[in-house]
Amino acid sequence: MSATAGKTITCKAAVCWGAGEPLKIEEVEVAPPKAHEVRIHILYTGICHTDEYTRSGKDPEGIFPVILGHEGGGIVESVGEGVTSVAVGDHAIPLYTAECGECKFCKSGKTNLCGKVRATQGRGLMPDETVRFTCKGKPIYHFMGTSTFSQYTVVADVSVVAVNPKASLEKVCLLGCGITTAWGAVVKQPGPGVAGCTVAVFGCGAIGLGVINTSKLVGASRIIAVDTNPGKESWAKKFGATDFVNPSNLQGEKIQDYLIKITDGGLDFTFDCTGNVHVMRAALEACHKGWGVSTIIGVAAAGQEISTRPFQLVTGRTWRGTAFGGVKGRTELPGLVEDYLNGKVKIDEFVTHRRALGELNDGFHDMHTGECIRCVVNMQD
Ligand SMILES: NC(=O)C1=CN([C@@H]2O[C@H](COP(=O)(O)OP(=O)(O)OC[C@H]3O[C@@H](n4cnc5c(N)ncnc54)[C@H](OP(=O)(O)O)[C@@H]3O)[C@@H](O)[C@H]2O)C=CC1
Ligand SMILES: N[C@@H](CCC(=O)N[C@@H](CSC=O)C(=O)NCC(=O)O)C(=O)O
Ligand SMILES: [Zn+2]
Ligand SMILES: [Zn+2]
Repeated sequence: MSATAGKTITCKAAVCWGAGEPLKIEEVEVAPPKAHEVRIHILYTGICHTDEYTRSGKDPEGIFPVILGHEGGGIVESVGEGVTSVAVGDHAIPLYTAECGECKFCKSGKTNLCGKVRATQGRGLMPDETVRFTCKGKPIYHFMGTSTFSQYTVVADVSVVAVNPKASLEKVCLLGCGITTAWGAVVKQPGPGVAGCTVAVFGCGAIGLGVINTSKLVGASRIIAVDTNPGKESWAKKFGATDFVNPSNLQGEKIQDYLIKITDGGLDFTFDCTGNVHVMRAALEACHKGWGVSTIIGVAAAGQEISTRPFQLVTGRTWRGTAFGGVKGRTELPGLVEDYLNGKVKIDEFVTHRRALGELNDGFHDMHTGECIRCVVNMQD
């Protein structure tokens, strides 16, 4: 048992006090875990565009003040009553997509979306409808059930998985969201899968590059990367793209028309990794008539809607989406960590920036420069 078990811990965290405001490094109090909860000492966290989406105020579920962050890695400090799946000292990754194994969703075998804690998670609360964070006497909301921008966080036991301690938490924290999402979006594609097929990936950030890389890994025959940022061409090629297209250079021709032209009728699989609803439409319409499948990964802001001519679907294209790549975190993340240790899954190559906790706002700025694939924050600095 750790010396801090059962006690409130005072530590540093980045608090977002209101929509659109920068994060403020504050001293926060983190209450001990209650039954079926786990307190984790967070050592590293990535910054994902979804953190920025919520910080900016575009997320309809955004609730403030809040401690953001959902791509973390740390060590279990203490556990509440009834916790059996992780133990003090385990290296752990918090999961924004819980896996209880017992709910209708988990038992369906059809989805990774678990129903056990989603409702309270979406309201910034722990499953008992209270919070574990306070700052300056005020309650602070949790985010995505993880809040990894705090040196200590409390999560539900269904929202955490222990992983091999041989893997550096500085790297495998990124399996908490981006890399896993991209991997799953390709590997868990229903039907015969992506092997031997043609693929177009719209948006070459961490998610798009992960999709490109996994498509190469599973043997896609042609992988066309599409991005408006010319700087992304070398990145896309490094991760396995066979072609790069910048839609801004098409002199008015629609990207979907261009792709259909150069692929003899369209792609077998396309992926939106931008969160832009117009790009989502282009990605769907770039699919081959009769069988093309387009997957939405990007998160679009509140009020945004997708549209296309229904004829696009009538004529055999499929529009689908995926959260956390369809991956069941508690069951599958330990295997992905092993794949990383065995060199089958790339992680190191995604890390372009490193920041200290006190520089978290700079990390958000890095993301906007278009040069940052992933920034990893050392929570101890
Ligand atoms: N479904 C899920 O479970 C998850 C979803 N996400 C979402 O996935 C999306 C991508 O994340 P991430 O890779 O980190 O984001 P990035 O912003 O790093 O990558 C997006 C890329 O798309 C480019 N882009 C912007 N507009 C266009 C356009 N019109 N056509 C082609 N490319 C364009 C951007 O260029 P530039 O840099 O110049 O803007 C950038 O290179 C986000 O919306 C994020 O919230 C993330 C994790 C999990
Ligand atoms: N709160 C947003 C929804 C944001 C969203 O779609 N989140 C993804 C993960 S994005 C990770 O970086 C997700 O898992 N969605 C499934 C879910 O249950 O939230 C909104 O309301 O628009
Ligand atoms: Zn994310
Ligand atoms: Zn469940």
